[in-house]
Amino acid sequence: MGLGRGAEGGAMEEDDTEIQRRVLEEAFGESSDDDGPAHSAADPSLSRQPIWESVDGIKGLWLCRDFLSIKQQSLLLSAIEREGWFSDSSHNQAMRFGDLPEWATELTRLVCEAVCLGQVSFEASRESTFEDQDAEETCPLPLNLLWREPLFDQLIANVYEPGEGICAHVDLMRFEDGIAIVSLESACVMHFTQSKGGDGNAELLQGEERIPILLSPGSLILMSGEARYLWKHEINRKPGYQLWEGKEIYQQRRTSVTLRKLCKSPN
Ligand SMILES: O=C(O)CCC(=O)C(=O)O
Ligand SMILES: [Fe+2]
Repeated sequence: MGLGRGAEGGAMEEDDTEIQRRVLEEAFGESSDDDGPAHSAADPSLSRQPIWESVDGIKGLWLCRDFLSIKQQSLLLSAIEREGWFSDSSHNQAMRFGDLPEWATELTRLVCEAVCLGQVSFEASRESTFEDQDAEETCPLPLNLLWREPLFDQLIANVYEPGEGICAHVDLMRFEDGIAIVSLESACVMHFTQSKGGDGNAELLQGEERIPILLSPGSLILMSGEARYLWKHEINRKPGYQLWEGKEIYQQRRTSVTLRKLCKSPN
């Protein structure tokens, strides 16, 4: 189930800059220098207000199902493909630190806007009223994280072939709080289990809660606080494991982009 995910891709090709810019304009409807609204007239489906769902039982875990339109998803995939990270099929992971590719900076801006402009939807089962809930329960990302500069400075792109996944883990402590994962192509179920010391052991302890989240293409999840530090997340795509509402999910290739912020070094 665990993949050898650690390959470092090469630097972005210089002559791709123009293509990248065009792809970005098409993907997101405006140049990345523009401070205008992310949800552009170039794609009317984007004028919808993003809806954020909190995940019952996991504080700090938020899901935005329709974060990217179909068009944005395919153009984001094109931008990733143009990086050439996965042209060799033996590579299934690429990481970038510091200055991110333009498309990732644009994606970061869209995350920020989705948090600012999105509407929070509470499950009917929740009993507390909006007034009863503290900021952690009403904002998909705490404001101190949302306004940090940069919001993210590290990305991992992962490609999963059918049957491949990632073992239960808490992301490394070298990364700050506030992690975003964008899903593309095939849907998958990500399971969250409470971390008992964050040792990466995927065995289910007796009585341990195991909460499934469906990551559909174009969705975004944000993890902060308890979701980031006290819960492990995993994807098991072996046959028989990708069950959602009692049905096995048809698996194709899945690509994900994880955005994080490195902790400042102690020096
Ligand atoms: O691919 C995903 O959705 C999750 C990736 C992940 O958890 C990680 O790289 O730490
Ligand atoms: Fe992770």
